[in-house]
Amino acid sequence: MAIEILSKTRVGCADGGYYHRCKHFSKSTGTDMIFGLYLPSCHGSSTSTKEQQPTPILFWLSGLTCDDTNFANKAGSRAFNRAEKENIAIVMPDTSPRGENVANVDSYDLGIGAGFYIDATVEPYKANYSMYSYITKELPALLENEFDKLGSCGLKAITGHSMGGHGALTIALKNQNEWLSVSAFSPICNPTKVPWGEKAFTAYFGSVECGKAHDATCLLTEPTVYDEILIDQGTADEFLENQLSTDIFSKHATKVGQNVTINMRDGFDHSYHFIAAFIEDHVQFHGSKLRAKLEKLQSK
Ligand SMILES: N[C@@H](CCC(=O)N[C@@H](CS)C(=O)NCC(=O)O)C(=O)O
Repeated sequence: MAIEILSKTRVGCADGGYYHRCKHFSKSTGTDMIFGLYLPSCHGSSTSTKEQQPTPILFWLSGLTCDDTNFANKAGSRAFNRAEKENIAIVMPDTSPRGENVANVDSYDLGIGAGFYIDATVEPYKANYSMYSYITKELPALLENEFDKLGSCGLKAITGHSMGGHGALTIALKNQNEWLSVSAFSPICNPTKVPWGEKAFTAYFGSVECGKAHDATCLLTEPTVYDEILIDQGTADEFLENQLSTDIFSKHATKVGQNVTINMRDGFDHSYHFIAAFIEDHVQFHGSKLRAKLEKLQSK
């Protein structure tokens, strides 16, 4: 097996699924990577008459300063309980490569913990910072191969928080044949126009201009395959005004004819308390679409 299971524990309820932490060598980043994985109890259980169908999967992309554990520890029980009801898995990748030889700076918004879900093109980041390839190609293939076709047949959805919300939106917009649905919590909607994105794109690409290829507002030029993009945003978010550009994205979506639901949640900030409060809605949002697609596949 290309994956080492570091830990595996039952979570949620007596007959629920299992939360794993998995380690593997990544060709994309040139480093070991660790990801979290919730597998619902239905995963791998065979149906007697038909060929085993893949379990659908929701990708969760975390934000700045996070690793593979923040989501599981701070929003996990609610997310996993809902995923169990929806019969879907959740994968929680790390936010960057890590290790002694990985380029880094003493800053929470660049380098380790701040991979921005792009493939860096300039030194010193180019060697390892390939989170875009990792999330879009390597990790889905690994999950399919190592976990009974997990997420195959287009049974993949994507969501995330802040930098991870930016990752979810941009990855879904750039790969519309690969993902069934997309949502985000407090996403960085227009990174080329705000300090977090300007700093990251200058370091990783050598210019903010190059970052337009990874900017959700720039990428949204026409209605997409997604009938609805779901966004939740706290009104008391300390980063709302200077970093997130929710209103710009919303107006832009209306202009190009893309349906976006933006729930402004009164009093919530940028923390995982906010995510925990609404994660079940997002898991259900994706779960209903993933299950509908699975039913369609099964009826063929
Ligand atoms: N005040 C934060 C700024 C970064 C931040 O708010 N990170 C968000 C994502 S952009 C987060 O989820 N942090 C980890 C956590 O709350 O567990 C810090 O310096 O740690």
